[in-house]
Amino acid sequence: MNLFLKASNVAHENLKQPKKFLKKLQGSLVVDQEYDVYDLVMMLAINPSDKKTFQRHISEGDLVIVYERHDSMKAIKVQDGSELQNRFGVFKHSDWIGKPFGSKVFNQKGKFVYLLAPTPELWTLVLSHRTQILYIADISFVISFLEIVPGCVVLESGTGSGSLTTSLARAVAPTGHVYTFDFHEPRAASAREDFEKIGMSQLITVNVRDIQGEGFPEKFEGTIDSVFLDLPQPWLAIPSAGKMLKQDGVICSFSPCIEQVQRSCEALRSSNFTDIRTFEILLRTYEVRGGKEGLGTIEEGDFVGSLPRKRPYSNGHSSNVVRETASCVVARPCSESRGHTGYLTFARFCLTI
Ligand SMILES: C[S@@+](CC[C@H](N)C(=O)[O-])C[C@H]1O[C@@H](n2cnc3c(N)ncnc32)[C@H](O)[C@@H]1O
Repeated sequence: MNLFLKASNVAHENLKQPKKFLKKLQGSLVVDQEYDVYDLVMMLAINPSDKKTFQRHISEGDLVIVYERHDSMKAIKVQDGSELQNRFGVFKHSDWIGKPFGSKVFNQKGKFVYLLAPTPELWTLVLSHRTQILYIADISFVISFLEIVPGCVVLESGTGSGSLTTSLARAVAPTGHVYTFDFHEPRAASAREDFEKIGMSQLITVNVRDIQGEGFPEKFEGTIDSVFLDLPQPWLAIPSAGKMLKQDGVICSFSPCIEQVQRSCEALRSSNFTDIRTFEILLRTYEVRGGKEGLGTIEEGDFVGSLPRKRPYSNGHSSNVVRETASCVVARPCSESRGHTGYLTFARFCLTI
């Protein structure tokens, strides 16, 4: 475990240059452990369960994220003979095969798209919404505060559209597992298909079960590192979640309303949970623009900066029109920024011995 944690600290850029990384590993603390170098690199791959993804070259049958811009992308299965038709024209899949993930590919009209590997972060943006889903601000906080590391065993309910599940799975990979439960059979089946499609099915088991009514299966008692609940009445599932957790295990419950949070906190207190804390994660994104063209009217709330040697505007008033200032940069909070999604309540399972 330590081995992986150390390695993951240097992970991402190394993925782009695996040969250089392997050299770096030799002679470092990391290699003289029980894993061989191939295992290590597999662990660091974006999707460690999928050797194809690690190869980083697109093959027939691969799922790619076709990226036009941050708010326009879709998942496509590559099939020789198929075409993608979008607002830029026609792109032949056959031109993509053999190219590394991350390639910018052009069509006959000279228009381009990017072909990206399906990471959990991108998958969340392209998956089909069968339910409300968790987004990346909540997801990243959940993974961090549930203290999930490779090898953890995690219970989740409900599965919903599986938006959180893929991030949980990547966090526990390569030796951990996510058991996810939803009482809606077709939804569970669609989630299973999705996890298969993105090559994560070895890390995730989808079960059909009424968790509020029946609780989690007894076979997991005392063996679970973390539990995540996104249920309409989570307080009904909390006593069972407590039984499943190892001592010092952590639970998180996501609820859109504060009344649900209050009831969950009461249930947590009476089920041997401590360190109960609730968070609301608000994400603010910015549109950053600059360049030779005029930038329009500066609005209240904008941050205006200048690049070296040139002043972006002359007299400091907040409604100047900025033109002919190659050096000016404006950062404006995006109007479509997501506001309230829900409350995240965390607690730790601690027994008096
Ligand atoms: C909001 S969705 C979960 C979304 C998920 N967190 C995601 O990011 O995609 C809630 C899910 O809980 C399921 N659910 C509701 N009551 C349940 C119960 N008693 N047992 C199991 N699943 C339940 C619903 O079918 C639904 O799919």
